[in-house]
Amino acid sequence: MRSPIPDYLTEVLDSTREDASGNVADYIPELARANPDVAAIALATVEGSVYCVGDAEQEFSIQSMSKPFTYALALADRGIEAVGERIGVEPSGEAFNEISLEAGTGRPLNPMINAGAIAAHSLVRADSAAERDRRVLEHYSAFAGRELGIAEEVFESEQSTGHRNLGLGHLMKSFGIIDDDPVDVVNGYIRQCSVAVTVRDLALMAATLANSGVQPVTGQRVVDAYATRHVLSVMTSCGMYDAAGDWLTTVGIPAKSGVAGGIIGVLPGQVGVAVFSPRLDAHGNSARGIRMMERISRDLGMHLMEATRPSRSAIRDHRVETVRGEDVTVYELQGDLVFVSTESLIRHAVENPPTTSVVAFDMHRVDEISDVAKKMSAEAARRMKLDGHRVVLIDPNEVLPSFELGDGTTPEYFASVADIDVGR
Ligand SMILES: NC(=O)CC[C@H](N)C(=O)O
Repeated sequence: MRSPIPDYLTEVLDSTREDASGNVADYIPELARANPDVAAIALATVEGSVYCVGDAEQEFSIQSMSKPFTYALALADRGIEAVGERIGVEPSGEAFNEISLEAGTGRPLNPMINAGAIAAHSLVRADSAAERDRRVLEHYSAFAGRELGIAEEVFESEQSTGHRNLGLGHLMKSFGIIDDDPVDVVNGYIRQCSVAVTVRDLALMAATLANSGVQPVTGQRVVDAYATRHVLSVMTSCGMYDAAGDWLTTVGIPAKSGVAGGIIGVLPGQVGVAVFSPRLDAHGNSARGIRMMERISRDLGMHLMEATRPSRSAIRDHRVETVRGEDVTVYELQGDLVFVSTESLIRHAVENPPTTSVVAFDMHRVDEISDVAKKMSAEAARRMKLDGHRVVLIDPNEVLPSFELGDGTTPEYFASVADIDVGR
C-alpha cells in the first residue's frame, strides 16, 4: 500500500494552481528573477515523517522565515527578560519593513518585523560579525537537520539595495537598542535572510518548533521548550504582519512568511508545514501559499482553536491472531484519532504491511475520530482492499458507525476479533 498523504498534498497543489494573483518581490532584484510558477509543499510530523510534493528540490532564500529562528537563538543566549528589554511582543499592524519604533524607547514592536529581527540578530552572542553569521547558520542547520548554505547572489542583491534596513539599523543604534556597528548587524541580518532552503528544510524547521524544540529526525534539542513556546506565541500574533488577525482566524496556526514566497506553519505537538510559491499579495505574503495553507489547515483540522487533546500514537498493538484456524492481522488502535496519530498508523501499515488476507482494525479503545482521520483511514482502507485484503472493523462502541471506505463501500463490522466470520 502507498500512503495517501502525498496524493492529498499533490491535490492541494493542483487545486491552487489557477491562483496566479500577486507579483514576485521586486525590491530585491535577484528575487524579481524568480520563476513565479514553481510551487511546492512539505509536511513533517513530530515523529519525523516528511512528505514533499511539487518543486520540493528547489532552493530559495528563507527571508523573513528566518526571524523566529534567530529570535529563538537570541532568547537562548540572553534570556527572555533581557531580550524583552530590547524587542517587544506586540503585533504592529504595519508592513514588515515599516520604519516604526516604540515612542520614547526606540524598541521595535516585535521580532517578526524587520526592525525587531535586526535587533534580534544583534543579540546573538558573538565576538565578531563573522562569528555571529556562523552561529546563526549553524543554528538554522540544526533546525533543518542538514548543513545549510547562503544564496550569495540574493545576499549581494539585497545588500546593494538594503537602504531601508540600514536606516532601521542606524535608528536603533541611536536609541541604544543595538550595541554593535549597525552596518555589520544589518549585513548579518541580510545574510540570515539569504540562507538557501527547500520546503523540506522548512517543514523540518517548523516541525522542530512543533516538537518543543527537538529536531524530529536527528533528535537534537535545538532550543528549550520554554523559548519555543515564546517564539510560537509571537509567531501567532505577529507572524503574518498586518494580516496576522486575518491569518489567525482563517488558518489558525503560528506561521511566518518570507518575501521569496515561502510560508511555514506550526501545529504544536503535531506537524510543521511549509509551502512555496513566489507571487506575493499586498502584505508581502505568498498569495498561492496562503491558499495552500488555508486548505491544509481546514482539511487536516489544524486550526489551533479546534485542536483536540494531545495525541499519542494511534497504535496500541499490531499482532496476528488465529481465529478458528485462520490468521487475522489486528491493528489495535487507541485514543483520539487526529491527523498526526492517523499518519503514524498509516505509516506503520505501509512499513509493516499485513501478511494475512483478513485485516481487522480494532477500535474498541478509540475515543474520538476527527473528520480528517476518517478521510485518511477510508482512503488507506480502500488501498488495502486494492492490495487484496479483506478489511473489517471491530467497533463495539460504535465510534465509527456506517463508515464509508474510499471506494464507497462499507466495511464489515464485528463486535470482537473472535466474531469475524473467517473462511468466507
Ligand atoms: N518579509 C521579508 O521576507 C523581508 C525580508 C527581507 N530580507 C527584507 O528585509 O526586506
